[in-house]
Amino acid sequence: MRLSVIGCGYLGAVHAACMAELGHEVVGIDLDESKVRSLSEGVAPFYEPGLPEVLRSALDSGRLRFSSDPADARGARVHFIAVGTPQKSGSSAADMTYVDSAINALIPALSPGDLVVGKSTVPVGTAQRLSATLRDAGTGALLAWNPEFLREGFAIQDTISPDRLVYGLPAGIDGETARALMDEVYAAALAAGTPLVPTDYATAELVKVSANAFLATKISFINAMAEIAEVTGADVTQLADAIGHDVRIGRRFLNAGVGFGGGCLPKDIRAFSARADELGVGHSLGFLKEMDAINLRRRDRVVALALRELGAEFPRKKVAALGLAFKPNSDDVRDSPALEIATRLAAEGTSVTATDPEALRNAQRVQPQLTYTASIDDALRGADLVIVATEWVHFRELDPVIVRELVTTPTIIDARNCLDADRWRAAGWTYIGLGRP
Ligand SMILES: NC(=O)C1=CN([C@@H]2O[C@H](COP(=O)(O)OP(=O)(O)OC[C@H]3O[C@@H](n4cnc5c(N)ncnc54)[C@H](O)[C@@H]3O)[C@@H](O)[C@H]2O)C=CC1
Ligand SMILES: O=C(O)[C@H]1O[C@H](OP(=O)(O)OP(=O)(O)OC[C@H]2O[C@@H](n3ccc(=O)[nH]c3=O)[C@H](O)[C@@H]2O)[C@H](O)[C@@H](O)[C@@H]1O
Repeated sequence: MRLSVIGCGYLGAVHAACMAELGHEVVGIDLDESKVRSLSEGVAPFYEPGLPEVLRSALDSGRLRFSSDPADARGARVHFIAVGTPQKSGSSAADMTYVDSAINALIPALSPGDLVVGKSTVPVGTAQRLSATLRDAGTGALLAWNPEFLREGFAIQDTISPDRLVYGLPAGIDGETARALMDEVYAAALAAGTPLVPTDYATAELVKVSANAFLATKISFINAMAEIAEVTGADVTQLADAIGHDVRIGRRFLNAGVGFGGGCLPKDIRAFSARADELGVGHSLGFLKEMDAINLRRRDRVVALALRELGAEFPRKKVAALGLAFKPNSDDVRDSPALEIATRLAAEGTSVTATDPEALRNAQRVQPQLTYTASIDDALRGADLVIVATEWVHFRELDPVIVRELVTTPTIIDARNCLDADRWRAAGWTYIGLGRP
């Protein structure tokens, strides 16, 4: 089937490449010409394990191409919308200008019988509004909403073999037509037994934001327990293991630390709350504001711990910041706790040297004033304090005995509780975890 994918960022580039790999003929469209150039040359414009290989293979097959001209969507039968929906500046709501302009630019390229499929994460009510836009423009095209649940770092696997597929469909016969096209797009996943939830627009939109709200709540819950552990001498990692043995609770997403960041969880819970306020049911999501606050307090906590450990001399002290990405296996620094902590400590006047296996370029772009190095050893050399804020395997596997030789003061804040505390202490380190004695 011929497909277009509008917006080729972390979501769209992966979706376009994977759909072509599955046998569809795909054109990926992005306004950013440098991204289009890079993708067309088979160079992934961001770090995502497995993407370069899938991109190369799909380009070589002749089934995948990229363009910066929305008119090139013409001829495709299904058009995926994968543009960004960031937080609006000065508000907690989602900025819908990219989605709206993508739809407006796509309209002239549509033919009757085409299907436009929204994948971007949007406020509930968006699909209804956009379907009216397509109708009023006389396109004869239908609209479906097909939220995306991929995780950065596992994006290829999550796209080819998703946990579930959700179709938000129009009512009646249009819904059946849209569903048949969607089934054709996702034939491989459906044949492999992927659970399918066909539903209405509003439910599909809400499934997406409620899934992210639930994940954010799980992380903030355990971080709230970390706050309690810090004043009682308890160990939040043991607590998480113990409650996680209950299969109704589950251990995943109960890793206490510096909390969630990235281009999705933080902005999605804020946009969800803002939308509930608009709908007059803000009270139903009041708890999400608390989840957000708990999350941000963890960043304050790490900055405060660092300043406490550095003492009054902190402006003359050197900090090694290990990690800049919002999580390992990604180069994404959007709302990254690790980058925020490094930036705040540098702004306090300490001398921070930051490193990350993949996120240096992105971090340099948004915080050019920080000192960066690609070498972990260079970051560590002469440090008075080491902070691990992204749990890359490169940092988890550091040998505390060897690292001790490099630093001036063997003190480490493990802001992701990802190190073996006993091993670091045995090597003579002052080890500080979050929510741990
Ligand atoms: N990053 C992720 O892991 C996931 C993201 N999402 C959602 O997917 C959407 C996209 O997210 P990301 O890919 O992370 O954002 P991104 O910022 O990496 O990519 C968005 C892309 O859209 C392009 N763009 C903007 N306006 C355009 C237009 N009118 N026409 C063509 N291209 C246009 C931009 O140049 C950019 O390359 C968001 O709504 C996000 O919440 C959903 C699930 C996973
Ligand atoms: O809507 C989205 O864009 C995506 O958002 C998240 O995916 P992602 O942002 O890639 O990353 P996660 O693995 O969910 O991690 C999010 C943040 O939570 C943090 N986290 C995660 C788990 C945990 O136990 N503790 C914790 O602090 C991570 O370090 C990271 O900063 C969801 O997991 C995806 O299902 C969803 O599609």
